[in-house]
Amino acid sequence: MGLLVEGELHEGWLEQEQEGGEFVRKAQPFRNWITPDGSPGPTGEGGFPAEAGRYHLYVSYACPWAHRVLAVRALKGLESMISVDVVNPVMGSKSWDFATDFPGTTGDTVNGAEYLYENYLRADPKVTGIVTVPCLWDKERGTIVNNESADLVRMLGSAFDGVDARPLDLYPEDLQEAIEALNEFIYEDVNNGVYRAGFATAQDAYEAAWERLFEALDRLEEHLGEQTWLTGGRVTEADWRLFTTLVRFDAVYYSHFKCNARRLMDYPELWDYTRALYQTPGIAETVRMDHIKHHYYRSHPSLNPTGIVPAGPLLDFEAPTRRTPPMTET
Ligand SMILES: N[C@@H](CCC(=O)N[C@@H](CS)C(=O)NCC(=O)O)C(=O)O
Repeated sequence: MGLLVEGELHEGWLEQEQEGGEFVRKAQPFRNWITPDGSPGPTGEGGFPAEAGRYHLYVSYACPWAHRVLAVRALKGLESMISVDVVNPVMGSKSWDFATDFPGTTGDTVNGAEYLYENYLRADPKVTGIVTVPCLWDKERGTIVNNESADLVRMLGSAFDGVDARPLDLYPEDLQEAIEALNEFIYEDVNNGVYRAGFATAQDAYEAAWERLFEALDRLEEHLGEQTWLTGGRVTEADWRLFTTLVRFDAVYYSHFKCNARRLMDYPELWDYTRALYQTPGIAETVRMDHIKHHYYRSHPSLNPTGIVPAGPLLDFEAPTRRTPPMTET
């Protein structure tokens, strides 16, 4: 775990920064946007026009935030336009590294870095922030465009539409208000909720996070009993943002993060919904359970000192669903 403070690497930030036992996620330092013509986006500066082959994504298959971006890249058919490097899933004190001794890792094919933090320093030698994936690199300007997954999901959802991206709108105008409300609730209570439970270092902080998480999952179960997708009849970015937490739930969050009131499999709607999203063309390839399990169970020695990676649970994401997986309608 690496925190950069004015360009200096501080190792093990997670162990050091637990105020009141509550895990608090920090804002990201790079917030520029790729836009069709390079004009500035909602945050940051301009100068990043949509061009095939120019941008490069650093991800971990383990990370739910990076996973959302990989999912949108696949859904929008951007694989040949935006290249990807995959870090080693096991994170040490200097945060992510590019060792290639784990199947599916790539090394850093653009900058030849050993550690991801080196690229943060290439982008800004005086940067302050946690070294995180996902992280979008501009090969032309040699800098990081953005390292906030919520921005990247939104950006890749439309920036490349004039450069042959698949015409699929994940943020339709008439649903934007509903999507924003869902995103906020799901981020606070579910996406970040599992981390708040898992990284709590005080009993009351853990129990509060646990309660809030399962209240949210119960509410989503009820909601999905009434409609197919979160906003009704069509899949939006809100569904993909929820998916990456749900797909990790039984393998990791239930046990490693002690989110154990119910398994995902105990929620008939949420389990069906997760399988249907998994079965969307291009998505199964973005789900690497080996990276997911090895990352969580081996990167947090304070939670799992032996580093033993559980063999189970046995999860069948390919089992038939009541919902028709998106993009498979004939
Ligand atoms: N808000 C960021 C969060 C990204 C994030 O926390 N990624 C984790 C991996 S799941 C990370 O890289 N952590 C580095 C660390 O803990 O030191 C986003 O959504 O992009």
